[in-house]
Amino acid sequence: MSALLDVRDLSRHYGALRAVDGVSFELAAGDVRALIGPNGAGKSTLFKMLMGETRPNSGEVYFGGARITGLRPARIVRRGIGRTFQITGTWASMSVAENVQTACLAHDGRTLSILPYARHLHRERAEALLDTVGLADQADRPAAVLAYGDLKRLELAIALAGEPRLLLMDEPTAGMAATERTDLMETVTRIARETGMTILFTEHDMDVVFAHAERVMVLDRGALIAEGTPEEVRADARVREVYLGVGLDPEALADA
Ligand SMILES: Nc1ncnc2c1ncn2[C@@H]1O[C@H](COP(=O)(O)OP(=O)(O)OP(=O)(O)O)[C@@H](O)[C@H]1O
Repeated sequence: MSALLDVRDLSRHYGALRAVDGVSFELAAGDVRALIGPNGAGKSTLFKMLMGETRPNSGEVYFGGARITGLRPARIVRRGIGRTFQITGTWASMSVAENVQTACLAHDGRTLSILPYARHLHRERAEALLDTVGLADQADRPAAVLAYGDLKRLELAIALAGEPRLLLMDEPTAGMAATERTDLMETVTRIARETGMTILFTEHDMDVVFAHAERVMVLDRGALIAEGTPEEVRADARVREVYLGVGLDPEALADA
């Protein structure tokens, strides 16, 4: 089967700094892949290039067999790549359901300004998405009052409204309690399993990575230094060196 995402020799340099340096990998439909690496390894820069927010100096990105290198972000989103952010981008003054309805309208290419006249539009779709992420009972509450973990779920529902085939998640569990992390990642992996959506996520919590990723890629100083199952990556001498060197919990790599 051909790859859904095919990244070929992608590089982005800032002066002498090689933020991303000749990175190549493929993702197939339904893959759940983690991208890890110490601070400054190049994870965000790689995501930004995949979304069209940063232009690569060299290399190519193919999605669904078509070259998307250099396309603007909005066009890449329309091709089927979605993204969630470390900071939630919800509308505090709207209800939880309205936030998702707005995302559905945007996916339809309609303007947000019609929302006050169209509170019923996409209500059913929004409710289905909220059910998928476990927020059905919060639909009519203002987004402003949601607990942090629920905000991250709302953000996931908003991303799903765009019907992405590939969802890039930038530290999806940052700031969450341990049990909330597991719950959210179980929701994400269930959605991937049920819909065939592909997930690429960055994560600093090694417990989350080893419990929920099928495969893991490790970036260090812009270069991919390892790619494999959680067991393979955990046993990789270079990965251990990189992580032991920056003070991340070595226990997580040793025992997880
Ligand atoms: N616009 C920019 N101009 C100059 N340098 C940049 C720019 N964006 C990123 N960098 C540098 O590129 C390197 C990679 O940064 P990047 O944010 O991609 O790392 P990261 O792995 O996402 O880090 P973190 O885990 O801390 O988010 C860093 O050294 C960073 O300072």
